[in-house]
Amino acid sequence: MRIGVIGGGAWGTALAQVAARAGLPVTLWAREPEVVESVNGFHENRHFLAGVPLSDSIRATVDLADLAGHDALLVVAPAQHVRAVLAAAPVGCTPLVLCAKGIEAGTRLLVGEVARQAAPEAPIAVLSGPTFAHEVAAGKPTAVTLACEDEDLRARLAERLAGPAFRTYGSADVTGAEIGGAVKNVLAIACGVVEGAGLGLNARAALIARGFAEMTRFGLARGGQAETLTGLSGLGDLVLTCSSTNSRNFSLGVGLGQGKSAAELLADRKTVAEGAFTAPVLRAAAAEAGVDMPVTQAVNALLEGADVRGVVEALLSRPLREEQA
Ligand SMILES: NC(=O)c1ccc[n+]([C@@H]2O[C@H](COP(=O)([O-])OP(=O)(O)OC[C@H]3O[C@@H](n4cnc5c(N)ncnc54)[C@H](O)[C@@H]3O)[C@@H](O)[C@H]2O)c1
Ligand SMILES: O=P(O)(O)OC[C@H](O)CO
Repeated sequence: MRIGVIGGGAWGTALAQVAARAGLPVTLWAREPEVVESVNGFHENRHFLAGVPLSDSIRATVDLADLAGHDALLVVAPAQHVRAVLAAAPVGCTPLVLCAKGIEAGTRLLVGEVARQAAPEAPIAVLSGPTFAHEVAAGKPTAVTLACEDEDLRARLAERLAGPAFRTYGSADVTGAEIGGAVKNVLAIACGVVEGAGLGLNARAALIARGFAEMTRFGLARGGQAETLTGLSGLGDLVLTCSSTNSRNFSLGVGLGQGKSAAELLADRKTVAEGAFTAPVLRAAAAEAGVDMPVTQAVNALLEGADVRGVVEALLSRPLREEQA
């Protein structure tokens, strides 16, 4: 099985290394010529994943046409760019494994739904879970959800991408897997705010639990399954991303909690904090679906410049409610 990877950021590079470790030849498409030079010349992505030696069976390219004839394509461009790269890539009926976490602005579509529009003949799978790229690339133990409706393809991909330290758990619930990954990025910003504003560990635990309730309400409304949301791609990834400044989303929240503006924090950023793009789309999608998402609303208010103290007071002073309502 020849694997193509679309996107030479930290995660695309780490996944290229996963595939190479599994013994598969890999072509890695990056839009930056300097990334291609670094991977081909030094077997390292010095721009997005510095310090991690890469397999010499990974060949990088700036030309999307070089992805023709592969057996599967891992799609690891940021969510807002997936449509454009798929439109330009030679996809045809090659299976796509979607690895970006987000919701497209404007259309409010999950990445899998975008891919179905952009590449209607391609079978779709989703790879998601608690996966800091540096840890995966370094070979530290990691487990992911590999979701695909086609049982045979799911089993084939799960088996070929797995390795001694990279466990793939199959699921037929593509929507549930995607919603966990998209929503947790917004909730991680909220947890970062708690850290940055010094609101304490009780507050962070409460936010994870109530945030998970939000994720579940939205996920069920969009057709995801509860078991997926409590799994690696939902609760698992939420806990990881809400716990560490290794997360770009959590770090963005820390800055907001310290009183910095989103514009200041996002200016000239080379790496992606998907939650900042997902938050407004998620708020709109939740309103459309009639789902109450107060933490998501609070994150949006903070991204739009609201004062941290006022937003926290507003969250805490909402009418009391039943926990399971
Ligand atoms: N880094 C992680 O640990 C990790 C883990 C799991 C999932 N993800 C997800 O993977 C996706 C990619 O994140 P990453 O961490 O690899 O990126 P990154 O932050 O390391 O790098 C940014 C990426 O965005 C790309 N990019 C910027 N503008 C673009 C454009 N106009 N068109 C196409 N690509 C463009 C860059 O080429 C680069 O590949 C995101 O959805 C992210 O949530 C990341
Ligand atoms: O750095 P973040 O916040 O984009 O999180 C990376 C991964 O999604 C964690 O699973």
